[in-house]
This record gives sequence, C-alpha cells and structure tokens, in this order.
Amino acid sequence: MGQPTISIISVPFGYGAGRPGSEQGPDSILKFGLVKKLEQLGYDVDAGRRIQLPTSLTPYPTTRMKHVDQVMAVCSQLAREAASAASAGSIPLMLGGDHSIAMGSLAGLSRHYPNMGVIWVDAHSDLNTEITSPSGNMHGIPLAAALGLTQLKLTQILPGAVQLKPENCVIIGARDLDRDEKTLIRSRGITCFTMYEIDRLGIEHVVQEALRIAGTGTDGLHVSFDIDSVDPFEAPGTGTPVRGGLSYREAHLAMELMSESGLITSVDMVEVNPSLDRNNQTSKLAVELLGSLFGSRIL
Ligand SMILES: NC(=[NH2+])NCCC[C@H](N)C(=O)O
Ligand SMILES: [Mn+2]
Ligand SMILES: [Mn+2]
Repeated sequence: MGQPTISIISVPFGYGAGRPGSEQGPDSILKFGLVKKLEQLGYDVDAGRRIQLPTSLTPYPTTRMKHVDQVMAVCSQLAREAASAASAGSIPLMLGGDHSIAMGSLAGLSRHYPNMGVIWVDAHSDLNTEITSPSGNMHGIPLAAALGLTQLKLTQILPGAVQLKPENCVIIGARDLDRDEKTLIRSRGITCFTMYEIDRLGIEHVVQEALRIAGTGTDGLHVSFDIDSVDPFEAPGTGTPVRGGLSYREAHLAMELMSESGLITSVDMVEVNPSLDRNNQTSKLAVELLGSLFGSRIL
C-alpha cells in the first residue's frame, strides 16, 4: 500500500505574533530538508502551495486585537487550500507562521472533517478572546475561535466551516496560562495535560490519553504543534518562549506515538522564528519532529 500525499502549505505570516520573524518559518523549515525527509519516508510531497498576504484587504470590525484584517485574509486563503488538499485525499501540512494561522487550517479542515479532533501541543492554550486577551496578539486566540468562543467565527473565514467540540480537543504541554484561559478550560471541560501532568504521568501516558480522547468518535485528527511547547533550551527560536517545556525526547516520543496511531489527518507546525534562533537549531528541530510524526524511527 502506498503512502498518501503530503501537501505542504507554506504560510509566511507573522502579524499575529507580538514580534516579527515567524513569517520566515516556512522557508527556513523547507531549507533544512523537510521535503527530502518526507520523500525518504516514502511520501509523495506537494510543496508548491504558498499563502501570500493580499494587497487589498476587507476591513473587519475593529477590536483591541492587532492586525485582524491581515489574519482574516491569510486564514481565508489558507482555509481554501487546506480544504482542497484534504478533499483531494492528501495530508495537509501547514508551515507557519504564527499560531493565528491555525484558524485558517481549522476552518478549512472542518469542512472536510466536520467532527474533527484536535491535539494542541503548546506552552500556551491560545484560549483568549477579544475581551480577555492581555496582549491583543491574534496568536493567543485561535483555539478559542475554533471552539466558537470568540466574536470572530470560523464561518467568517470560510463558509461551511464547523466549530470544534470541546470534548474532542486536548492540549498538551501547557505551562503559561492566563487567568481567563484557566477558567475556560475548567468550565468547558477541555482536556489539558499541563507540564505537571506530563511530569507525573509521563509523556507516553499523556499522548495515549490524548489520542483516545481526540481520536475516538471523530472523523479526522489534527495536530497543531506550536514549537514553543518544546523547552527553550532545545527550541530557542520562537517568539514567546517559556521555561520548563518538553524535553527533546519527550517531543519526539509524542510525535512517534501520534504517528503509530495512524490517526493523524493534518498538521500545523507553527511559531518557528528564525530571527530569534541559535544556529538554526529550532528550524532543524521542526524538520526532525515532523519526520517522527510521519514515520521516521530510530531503528
Ligand atoms: N501561539 C502563541 N505563542 N501564543 C502565545 C499567547 C500568549 C498570551 N497568552 C497571549 O494571549 O497573548
Ligand atoms: Mn500557540
Ligand atoms: Mn505557544
């Protein structure tokens, strides 16, 4: 049986973050050999899709949030690409860019997988709203938006998009949550394996649980991987680093286990910021981790 096609969608967009540089993420990840790595694993790779910020933008109602029009324009285009790649039967792999682009991924994918599960690997929960965001940065709201908790709706990004159900959504690696995010996690019953649970239960148990929760009774399983989930010692090239993150092996094992499940239907790799990196360590790590997620093994 042949491997499916992986459709890489580059999203060189960083206005959702508080500091520039993540727009260089896709080119850097590609430069460090992602396509070759995936081809060696036996996939057909289509790496030609690239989302650009259009020159004319539809103005959206202004809120405290920064660059909403730009985020919406990019996410709308991305949503169309992701939906078309998924309906063509391939695995969409979105290279960010900051994490606001996940709203585009999820809007598009949800049209193809209306009962989708999501595993959100991140130091943060990205569950702020236009009201609660302490920063006004759009990369702090995408999970809340996908759950229908923000004023901005996925259907404004792509007609026909379907919002996520909280019971199909699991966060792994959290260690920097804002007060209102904590309240939301509890009140909506979102499963959140913080670093505390990872320390106590081990990453294997946590990932197996996540796969069970987000992968049971769902019709697709999306992994949204924010590189800041990994400890800044291993992944310094990111805009909002937080100490106490996943170790190098924990991150790889999480990817290996998700790969072995055979459940993953789409992936975001976001928040790689080459301008903050040390010797391209973070871009190279992103390539390696995607290798593990798509079947690379030690032996
Ligand atoms: N995708 C990210 N790196 N998000 C960081 C969010 C930080 C903070 N919670 C905020 O809303 O501003
Ligand atoms: Mn994030
Ligand atoms: Mn983050």
